[in-house]
Amino acid sequence: MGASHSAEAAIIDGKTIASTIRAEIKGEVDALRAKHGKVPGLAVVIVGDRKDSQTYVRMKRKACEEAGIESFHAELPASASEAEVLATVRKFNADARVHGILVQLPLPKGMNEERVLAEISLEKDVDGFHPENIGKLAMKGHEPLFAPCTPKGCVELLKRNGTVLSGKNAVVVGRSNIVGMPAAMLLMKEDCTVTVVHSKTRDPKRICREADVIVAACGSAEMVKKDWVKKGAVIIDVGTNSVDDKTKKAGYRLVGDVDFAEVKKVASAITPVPGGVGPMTIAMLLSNCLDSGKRAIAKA
Ligand SMILES: Nc1nc(=O)c2c([nH]1)NC[C@@H]1CN(c3ccc(C(=O)N[C@@H](CCC(=O)O)C(=O)O)cc3)C=[N+]21
Repeated sequence: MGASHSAEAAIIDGKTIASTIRAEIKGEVDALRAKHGKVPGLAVVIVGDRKDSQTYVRMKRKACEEAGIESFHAELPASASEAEVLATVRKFNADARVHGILVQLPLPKGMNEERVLAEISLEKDVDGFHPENIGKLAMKGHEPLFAPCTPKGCVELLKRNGTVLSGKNAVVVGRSNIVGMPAAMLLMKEDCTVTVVHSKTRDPKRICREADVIVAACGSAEMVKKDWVKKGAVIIDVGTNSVDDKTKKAGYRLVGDVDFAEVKKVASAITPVPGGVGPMTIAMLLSNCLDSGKRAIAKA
């Protein structure tokens, strides 16, 4: 801890933090089972055979299993019609054992994602993508039933890292419905001064250099460079970009939206990819399922 020369950033270990959270969730699931003889259930709908989607879905199922959350699964071929997907969602809406429904995105081309997601009943929208949940996220005095998992995971990482958020300048890079925009809303709820930079922003580097906290969610490999980052800033990297790498067994490796090797020389703390936000997304999904299960089981 020599204060005289600058150390490299602390690595925020999302994998370990996520596994702590999953153990906490398992404890609560066990308590529900003991008290009510019921556990939360998550239904995952996957359409088509994208390899990355199958990997994520496999990880979600395994995480559910370990936490004692019952998992349901519907796999439809890429040729399935939108009507079939809607019917699958309705079936899970009506199933009392299911407390959360996740339709894995992206859906095959030609399918209307908005329409499919809008079919998920509000009480089971554990992804937090329903317009009413997003709307409440944006409003003072309102709490959504569910906050979207990835942004919630980012804030949880910051909190468990001990980063004080109130009054800090937070810059979110990217404005997607599922990460950038809701991340900005959540950070505002934590009393950050939030700026969102996006593809049309003039001089994003200048704006990022003012940030105490950067959430990088632009989907562009290693876009956030060392000279975008103020000394001592805390960096949350949401990116999962695969880049070809013949030296790897899989033929590719994952890199974030941040130039990790360089940025860690100036930041005070940074999340790695993999092992940062990704595992937290899954932990927050389980957390949302648990909350949903608790609400429904207490009512029953
Ligand atoms: N309805 C819906 N909800 C989602 O939450 C959703 C989705 N669709 N579509 C795709 C994205 C992506 N996503 C990830 C989840 C976990 C990791 C994760 O755990 N990644 C590991 C590495 C995994 C690997 O090695 O491939 C890590 O970062 O350490 C990454 C990405 C959820 N998504």
